[in-house]
Amino acid sequence: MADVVLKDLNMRFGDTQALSNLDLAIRDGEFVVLLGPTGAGKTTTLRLIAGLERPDGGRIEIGGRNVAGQSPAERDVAFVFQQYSLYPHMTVYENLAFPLRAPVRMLSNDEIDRRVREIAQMVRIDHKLDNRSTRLSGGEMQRVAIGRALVREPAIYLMDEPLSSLDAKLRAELRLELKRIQKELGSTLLYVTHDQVEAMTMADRIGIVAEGRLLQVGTPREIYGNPANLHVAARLGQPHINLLPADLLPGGSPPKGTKTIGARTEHLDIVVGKDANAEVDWIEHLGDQNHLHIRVRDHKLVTLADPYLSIKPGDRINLTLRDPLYFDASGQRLA
Ligand SMILES: Nc1ncnc2c1ncn2[C@@H]1O[C@H](COP(=O)(O)OP(=O)(O)OP(=O)(O)O)[C@@H](O)[C@H]1O
Repeated sequence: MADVVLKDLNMRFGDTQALSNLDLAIRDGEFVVLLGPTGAGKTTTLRLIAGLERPDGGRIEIGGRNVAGQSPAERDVAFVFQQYSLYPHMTVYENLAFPLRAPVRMLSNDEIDRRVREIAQMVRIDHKLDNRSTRLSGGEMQRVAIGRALVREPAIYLMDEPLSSLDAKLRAELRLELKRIQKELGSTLLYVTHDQVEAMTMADRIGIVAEGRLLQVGTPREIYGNPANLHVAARLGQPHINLLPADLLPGGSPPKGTKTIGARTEHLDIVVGKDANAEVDWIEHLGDQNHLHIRVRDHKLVTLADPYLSIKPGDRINLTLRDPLYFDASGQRLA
């Protein structure tokens, strides 16, 4: 495994500036997630590291070496794509063994067999080793695709939304497993997604990207609790953070220059019935939790509410702020 350093990367496709001055240092053994909307430049970043594209400017170092002149094979990376890309005519076993059979590796059949079985067990596909890879469910195919990357020990694993084609239950399962395996192997992993839950649960550090720029890098806790600007604040949190004018609600102490207040559920105190300044519009029942839609003058807010909170549409409530986030007119975070 190795550290990977991206310095001032730039990439343009025709009129589209896909990446602008991107700097990122991924430490050896670190799980970094790039989180951003579609078209943000996430896949382009992975393709540049893998050597599938050449940057217009900047430098990529893997394990301290500049890889500019190196082919994808020489760079020693393993790529997992969104769509399982298995060899359909091969069994699961052969798919897993394939990357180990390259002549340069000079591994004995016993070594290959040991490694294949070890990884198959890790990704929980060991009971299907003799199956044709086409005779598998979507989740199983994706396990094999991930296993086929993990069977090697490259400098870095690059994963492009590897779980996005799976159903929610399987995604949640594989998310946990992938994190466990990465820890076990001590792998360096750069993972791309637009799913905030994946980013929050798996990453050692998250990089928030938008329009080809890296806006902030930090631990999930830092990115969630200490966002640098409105854009980053809006990427995380369910329901979405409420962006309110500075004078809408009492509570908090907005610093000079505050234009917008960012209020998530934990920044809103609700008291039913007393000194009402807001009204419950409607309640979305999601089972384990409720989304409370609230109206304050002509502004609408959404917050999480305890399912046992005795409240109904039309009820008047008192809403106050508790240590919310403050942003200036340009969207930058204030203290
Ligand atoms: N080969 C290409 N030719 C032209 N434009 C491209 C090419 N590859 C990427 N782009 C453009 O570069 C920008 C960044 O694309 P990229 O695929 O890196 O985004 P992304 O963040 O991975 O998005 P998604 O989540 O949809 O995969 C987009 O505007 C995209 O249309």
